Amino acid sequence: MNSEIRSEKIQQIVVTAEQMRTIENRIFSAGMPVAALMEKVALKITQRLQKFLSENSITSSNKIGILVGPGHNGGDGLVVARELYFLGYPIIIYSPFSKRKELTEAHANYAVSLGIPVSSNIEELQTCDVLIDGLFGFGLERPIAGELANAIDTINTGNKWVISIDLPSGIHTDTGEILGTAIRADLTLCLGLWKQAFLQEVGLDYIGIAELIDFDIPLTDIQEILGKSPFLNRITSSTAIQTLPLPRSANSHKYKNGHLLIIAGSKQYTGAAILAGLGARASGIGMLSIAVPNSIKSLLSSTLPEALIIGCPETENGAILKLPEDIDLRRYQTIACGPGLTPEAHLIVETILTANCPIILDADALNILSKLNPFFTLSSRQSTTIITPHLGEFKRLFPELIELEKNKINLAKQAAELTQTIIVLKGARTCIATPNQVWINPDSTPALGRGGSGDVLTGLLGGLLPPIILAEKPVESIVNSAVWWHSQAGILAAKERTELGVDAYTLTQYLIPALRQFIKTNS
Ligand SMILES: NC(=O)C1=CN([C@@H]2O[C@H](COP(=O)(O)OP(=O)(O)OC[C@H]3O[C@@H](n4cnc5c(N)ncnc54)[C@H](O)[C@@H]3O)[C@@H](O)[C@H]2O)[C@@H](O)CC1
Ligand SMILES: [K+]
Repeated sequence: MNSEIRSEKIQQIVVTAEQMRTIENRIFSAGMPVAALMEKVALKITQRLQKFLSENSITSSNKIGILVGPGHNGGDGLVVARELYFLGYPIIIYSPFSKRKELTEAHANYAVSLGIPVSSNIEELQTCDVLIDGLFGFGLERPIAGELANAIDTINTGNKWVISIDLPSGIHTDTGEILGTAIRADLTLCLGLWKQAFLQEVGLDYIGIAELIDFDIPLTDIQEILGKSPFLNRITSSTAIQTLPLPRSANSHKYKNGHLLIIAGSKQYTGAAILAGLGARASGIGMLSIAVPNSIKSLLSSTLPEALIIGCPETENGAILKLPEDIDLRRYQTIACGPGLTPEAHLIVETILTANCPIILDADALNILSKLNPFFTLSSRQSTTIITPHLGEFKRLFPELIELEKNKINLAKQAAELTQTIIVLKGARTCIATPNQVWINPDSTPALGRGGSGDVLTGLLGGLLPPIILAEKPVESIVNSAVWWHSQAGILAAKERTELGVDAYTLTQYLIPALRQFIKTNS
């Protein structure tokens, strides 16, 4: 198989510790010697480390400390120690364990025979500039305690580069939770297949930059364990781009690209309607209508001249009271409703819930929905419903679920199953759950944690849906694309303007430049 195609497939896969162990055992039973695999993996880790060291101007005058645990994560650490030693780096090994697995023990003995110092006192690593963490990988089975926990806390307060092998030691492989304490890495080299911890939010501050080291696990072995259509998947750039309505057909026209109705804004939150409109603008939507309270109609018209602005009767406080009598909802392939509505706009949300076309509910529409028996209301809808809550909104919608389940991935999946909707549970690792599958967006930036950022996503997603619906394609994958695109815009904006410089308006201006990075054009 072409290595690009393999890499693409591998990047989508996510495993638990148990699945990883089962896959690993299949390889060993098929004849691959354990020691040979460890050697191969550790050599790949060493190659990546050499690049890291040279990028950070670390030379053979800098000392490298290797933290070695009792299992095969420690074994990987020892092979890396040996290779870096032969490359000329001064090495010291920290390993406060009296018992080690056989293969790890053999590598430890060889390191000692080479004259590499081994210590069980963390203070002796004070003179190191870089630490390689091979304490525990997916075999961590209980909280780290005692002297070892103190040593990890000492490492975390030091000012050294820390690179973790497979997982930062102390992180639960599946939930990402911190068991006792954990290494705070600058870079984590995940081995073979992405572990679930990398897609959870709890451990993100410990993982640092995450990279996958592929060591050629046969795809057939993976498929045998995970099945053809795994439950949990990572969104990748190429899967996200494939679904975008690009390239456009040469005889494209505005009605082929669909008509989106956004219902948003109030006198109090005018900007929400503008931001959703600008998000939709970047999607390439054929026709855009935006329903807002009458009093802000002219402002919207001047900001978004291409959109049809529908002025609605409003409440005393300037929230939308209802849609104009003459509006025909059958004209739209999608309705996106919610940003900036305020809770007073409940009548309009009730109306939209009865619409026959796909709808997206966000922000205030979700808060209004939370008072309308969400399980019953959502599961009774005939057409597609997409809801885009952050965790706070999710809690208001489904308090019963939150009491039973902490894991965000399972929460989203259960809500999707019970309501038969597409749930976009937003956060640092946004989860898109349908009743059958969960997709996670693995790359994002804390720069997006600002008011208005979600309004942009609602507009963007709203604009991407109509052409997909007109083409009668499944909508789930375009939801992944919208989430991916939105975060890529945030990443690019943060790169150019720092993480503090990505207000929601700026974000809208980065949507097209972000996409351009990935799209091959003829010009
Ligand atoms: N998946 C694969 O195919 C490969 C895995 N390799 C490495 O092997 C690792 C898994 O190896 P292991 O299964 O030996 O597991 P680990 O090396 O993660 O650790 C298991 C060892 O740690 C001990 N332990 C667990 N929790 C502890 C705690 N809180 N305090 C003290 N001791 C504790 C266990 O008793 C056991 O001895 C992977 O993370 C990876 O680094 C690679 O060598 C090669 C390929
Ligand atoms: K580790």
